[in-house]
Amino acid sequence: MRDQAYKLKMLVNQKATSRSRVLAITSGKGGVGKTSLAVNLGILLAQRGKRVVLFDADLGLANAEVLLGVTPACTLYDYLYRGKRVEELINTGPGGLKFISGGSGIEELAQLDARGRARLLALLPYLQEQTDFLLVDTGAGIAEGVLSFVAAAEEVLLVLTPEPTSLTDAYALLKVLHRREIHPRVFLVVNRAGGAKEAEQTSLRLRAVCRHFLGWEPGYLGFLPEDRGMVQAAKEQRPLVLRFPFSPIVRQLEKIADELEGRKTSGKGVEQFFHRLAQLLFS
Ligand SMILES: Nc1ncnc2c1ncn2[C@@H]1O[C@H](COP(=O)(O)OP(=O)(O)OP(=O)(O)O)[C@@H](O)[C@H]1O
Repeated sequence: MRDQAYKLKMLVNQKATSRSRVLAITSGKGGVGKTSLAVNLGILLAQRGKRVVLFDADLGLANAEVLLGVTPACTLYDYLYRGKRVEELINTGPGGLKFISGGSGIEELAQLDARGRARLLALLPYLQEQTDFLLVDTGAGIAEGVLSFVAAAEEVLLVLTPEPTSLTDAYALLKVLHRREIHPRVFLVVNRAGGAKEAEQTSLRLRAVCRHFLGWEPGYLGFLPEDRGMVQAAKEQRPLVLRFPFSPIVRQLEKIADELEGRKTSGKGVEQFFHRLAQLLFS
């Protein structure tokens, strides 16, 4: 373990000039649009010339590849255990979005042997050099497998809908993070909103509860309206931003991308992510 920590530190120091960011995209409740946001935001950022890698770390169904309409040639499991190279692990999807399919490799992460750990850490230099944004699509809820990714990321987009159950589950996630003294920068994205007003009210409600009970509150990043195009695009397995590029929902995605690009970060997102993930998983 000490050896690995040392190696990691060396890798981090070698690449101290990189400007990578890691955004975990998560939710308290399943099915609220986390993957739809991750895929479409990823493609938008890629269209703006950013080097984006989407890491599908959802233990459940591999939804990102379904939405992208791509069958990955290689998954994290193949990389960790079947000797595949990093270049093979990074699949290329539509719109210039690169992605890593976690597959069953995600389940293995907590039990990695020394070789597996070394393989995981060997991803760091590649991602540091080749990535402006690493988007991590986590599972939903407060299971350990989800929390590790959320806790390791510098920035977190918490997706919720105006439904009361989504709000309470989002609060449950924030409460767990707060209790464990895990403090990434959390921003709310309200999906499937009737409009800007409903989205703002939803976010205000959750933020007020957090302020009252936790003495801390997340920020608000933006909203996506309810849009049938999202369902249509999913059916056709073509990402919404490519299928309906001029729709109102894409305008809102653009605003979210603008907001994100305008925010200052440490620029060490990928290093920190690997460092914290290794601590959480291996210590
Ligand atoms: N703004 C929207 N308008 C209409 N439908 C939407 C919208 N956002 C997502 N959906 C639909 O909701 C469903 C769930 O979306 P998605 O798979 O992105 O959710 P998720 O939170 O990633 O789910 P999981 O918890 O299973 O990973 C999909 O059918 C998607 O097309």
